[in-house]
Amino acid sequence: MVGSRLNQAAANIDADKAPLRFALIGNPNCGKTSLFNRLTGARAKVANYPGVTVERRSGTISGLTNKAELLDLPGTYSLFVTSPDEQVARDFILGNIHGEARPDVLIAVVDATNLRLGLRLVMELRSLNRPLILALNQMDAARNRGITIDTASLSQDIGIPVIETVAVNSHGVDALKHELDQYAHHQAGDAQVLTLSDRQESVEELYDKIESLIRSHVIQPTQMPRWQDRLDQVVMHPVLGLVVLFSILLVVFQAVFAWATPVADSINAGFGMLGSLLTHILPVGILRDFLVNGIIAGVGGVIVFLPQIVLLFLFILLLEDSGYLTRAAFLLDRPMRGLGLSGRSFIPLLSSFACAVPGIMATRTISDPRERFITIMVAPLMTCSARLPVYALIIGAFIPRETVAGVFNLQGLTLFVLYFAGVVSAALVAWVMRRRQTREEFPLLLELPSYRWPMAYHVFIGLRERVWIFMRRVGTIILSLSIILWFLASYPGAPVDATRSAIEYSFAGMLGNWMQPLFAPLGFNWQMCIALIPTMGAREVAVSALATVYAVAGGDQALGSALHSSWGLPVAFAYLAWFVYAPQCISTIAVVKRETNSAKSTALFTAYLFSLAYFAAWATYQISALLIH
Ligand SMILES: Nc1nc2c(ncn2[C@@H]2O[C@H](COP(=O)(O)OP(=O)(O)OP(=O)(O)O)[C@@H](O)[C@H]2O)c(=O)[nH]1
Ligand SMILES: [Mg+2]
Repeated sequence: MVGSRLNQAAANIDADKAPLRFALIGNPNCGKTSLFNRLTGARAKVANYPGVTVERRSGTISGLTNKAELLDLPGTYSLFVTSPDEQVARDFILGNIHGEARPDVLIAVVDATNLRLGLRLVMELRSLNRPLILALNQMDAARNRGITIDTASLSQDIGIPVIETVAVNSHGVDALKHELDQYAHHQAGDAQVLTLSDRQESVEELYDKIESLIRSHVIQPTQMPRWQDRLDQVVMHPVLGLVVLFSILLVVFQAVFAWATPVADSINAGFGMLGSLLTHILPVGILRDFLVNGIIAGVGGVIVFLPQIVLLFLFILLLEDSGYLTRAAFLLDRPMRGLGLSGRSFIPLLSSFACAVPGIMATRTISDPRERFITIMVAPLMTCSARLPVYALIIGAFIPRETVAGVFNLQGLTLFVLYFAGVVSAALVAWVMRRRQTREEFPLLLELPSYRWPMAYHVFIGLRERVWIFMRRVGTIILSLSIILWFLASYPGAPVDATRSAIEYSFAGMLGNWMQPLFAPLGFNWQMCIALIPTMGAREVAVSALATVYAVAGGDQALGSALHSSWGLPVAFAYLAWFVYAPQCISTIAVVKRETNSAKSTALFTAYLFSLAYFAAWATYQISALLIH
């Protein structure tokens, strides 16, 4: 009570002051962002692998007597940094960032199941002589593992407040807020300039100190739970582990096709009904044409693939939240080193399966510049979710719904092959680009999270985010590109004495016919060429563009059967091959430019991927035309 009245008084006095700034700092994956979300009510991305937050993020802490700002920083192991994102965290703490005030109070977040690494950073932070609070997070997991920590004596020993928290269920968050409130009026006073040379202890002294802290205040169980150890022996075994990984992925792709089809079919039927309804009630003319051939064919054609995207991400989120994905990163660390990459590239490459843009941004966690460059170059070869609608459309139209070897559905298998082709190509490209001379290797500093049941809440938040991203793309870029394309495909109209279909006289038709000779060796017709252009804005638009082009051309049949009757299998394969490689995405090219800061690298990136796409599509077309008659 007294405290809160004091704070009230402080609030009145400090009303015109800038808000107090708190910053969360801690090892990767210790739960900083979860805590940030709890304290501010935000919904930033949380994931069970390190390196999720690569840029700072700020918010207002709710429920304090004074307005206070909170910064969420990228994870860091030490103030003596090695990678660019660790640099960001350090610069923020030291106030080295231009135009950004130094945080007033540091909240060191430590994963209680990983005290050693966490305390190392805490001790470094402590030697800065700044207001510091320790949030001992993941206390639930620590308790489950039989770790007991005497927080009161630990706090006394290191001389800073220690608060136990469980960021996933708010436990201890109120206590933490209460502690933060105490700082609201102790802020001013220390204007000393901080430098890292303030650190007095040697590294050995530091480690000794940490060991003694752990000996005095922590009771550790002798080992990890038995079943987790056993599971890890299989899952991280160099051979068995790969078998497990491949089997999981195979099941995922099977399910994406098998389970999504019923929902996708009903969405499709819904749009079909809407289309024929409009065709019946509206008079023949431009409005009807625009709604049916422009909007419904274009946007509806893409939305149909939402169930597949949801399913794919559902699986990824489940794997991620269970703690499996971090193990996959470890498993792939060794094979990836042979390619000039490492387990560090795994996370950025994995995010590229959603979208290459955040994937390429996540390469900031890679400290070796050469490895980072290679990772950026190959990231778009991971099949992003924008390609899924294109693949699904063409597979649905050309690959029969058959079961092979009793269990595998052929469509799911084809999808798996396409994803696999991207990964294998990335491995080859990385292998070609890898540095010749061997250098000191940067150790992979991932912490293995313990296995746990995925939490419905996390999975729900993650899925909602993916659905929202997809629907926003549909409502903005895909809708606008569909409208533009419809216009280009409808005007100018055919002359009275037209001998060919109307669309061939339109702007789009002219463009398609003009491009076609360039793509003739790949088997592409002029309709496919038209679709390639708006696809630079978003790959899904290939679907709506084809839908619009074929709808405008007067087809009444479903898009799949229209493609089936006019393409032929070799052409379909060639088109798929093109999409495995082509950097058909301006946002990706822009982010490569931003992250490499080099026009030359960006040009190299674009040119090599387009060449690869052209060659792959050409070879696929020629070979399959020979094999299939
Ligand atoms: N059991 C348990 N899990 C937690 C707790 N806090 C966070 N987690 C989980 O730990 C994982 C990492 O959480 P994040 O908040 O993304 O961690 P971070 O420190 O921001 O990670 P980076 O941004 O990658 O450095 C997520 O799977 C969280 O759900 C906790 O108190 N208990
Ligand atoms: Mg984070």
